[in-house]
Amino acid sequence: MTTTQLIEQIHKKRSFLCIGLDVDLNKIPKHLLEEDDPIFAFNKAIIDATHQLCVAYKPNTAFYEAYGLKGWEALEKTINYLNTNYPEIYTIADAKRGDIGNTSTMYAKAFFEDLGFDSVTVAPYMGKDSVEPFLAFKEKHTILLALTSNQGAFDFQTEIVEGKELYKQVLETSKTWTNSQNLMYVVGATKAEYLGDIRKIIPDSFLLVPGVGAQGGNLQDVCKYGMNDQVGLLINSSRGIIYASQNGDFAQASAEKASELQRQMEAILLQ
Ligand SMILES: O=C(O)c1cc(=O)[nH]c(=O)n1[C@@H]1O[C@H](COP(=O)(O)O)[C@@H](O)[C@H]1O
Repeated sequence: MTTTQLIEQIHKKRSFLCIGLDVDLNKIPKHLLEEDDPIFAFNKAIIDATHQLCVAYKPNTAFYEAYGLKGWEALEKTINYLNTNYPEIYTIADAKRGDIGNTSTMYAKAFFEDLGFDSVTVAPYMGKDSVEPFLAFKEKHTILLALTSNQGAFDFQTEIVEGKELYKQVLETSKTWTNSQNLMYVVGATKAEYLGDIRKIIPDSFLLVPGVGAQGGNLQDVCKYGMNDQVGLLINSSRGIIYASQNGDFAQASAEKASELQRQMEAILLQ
């Protein structure tokens, strides 16, 4: 999906919500464990109940890799289900990859070509030749970790390197890479006060913003400092939506949580 198509969907649905499909078998309703593929059964129910309220889904691959082959199959079924039934949905493989060039090309093939995701999250630590292989894919986005939501973001990302915070170096340098128009960036919702500075460096880029809900980030603050003329935000919530209930009504309960966020987003868009 192109950025223009994503923006169209945001305006159509009056939502820039991304729902994180971080499926933990210890947290899903017990009756689903009797299904052949409990992870996919859970995802399918959540997607069917929430797809009109969000523009994107983000399965974090760790939650699938942890269950071995069965987990990877559930990931494959989930992305196929989305691409077949809801092609208007933007999809993010949250895999946080990045390696030497030829290896990055294989990661990119895995997520863009084999699985068919629109985007993948990538760590910038190995630099230009580890990220450009992802950027070479047309109509696919590479979502680079810039300033993350966790406490450890202060270990390296905010350290001053040659007179500037490292995350600012990442933003500025990555803009010079080949096909940088295919970049988006991760900025944690818990770091909303940094968004003003970030927007000075990358005014037009889309930001994936995780950390509302379970991690305590504030939607209003993120929008105040991070929104641009094209909206420019995908705000993710995972646990806060998908684990709204552990009973038979779990899908409806997740839709109610998603709807709460969508209504707040709609109000902001209409301001
Ligand atoms: O890349 C991410 O999506 C990500 C970056 C970041 O800085 N912080 C962060 O929480 N995430 C991911 O976003 C999701 C947040 O989940 P919840 O805290 O349950 O909403 C998880 O899949 C995290 O791995």
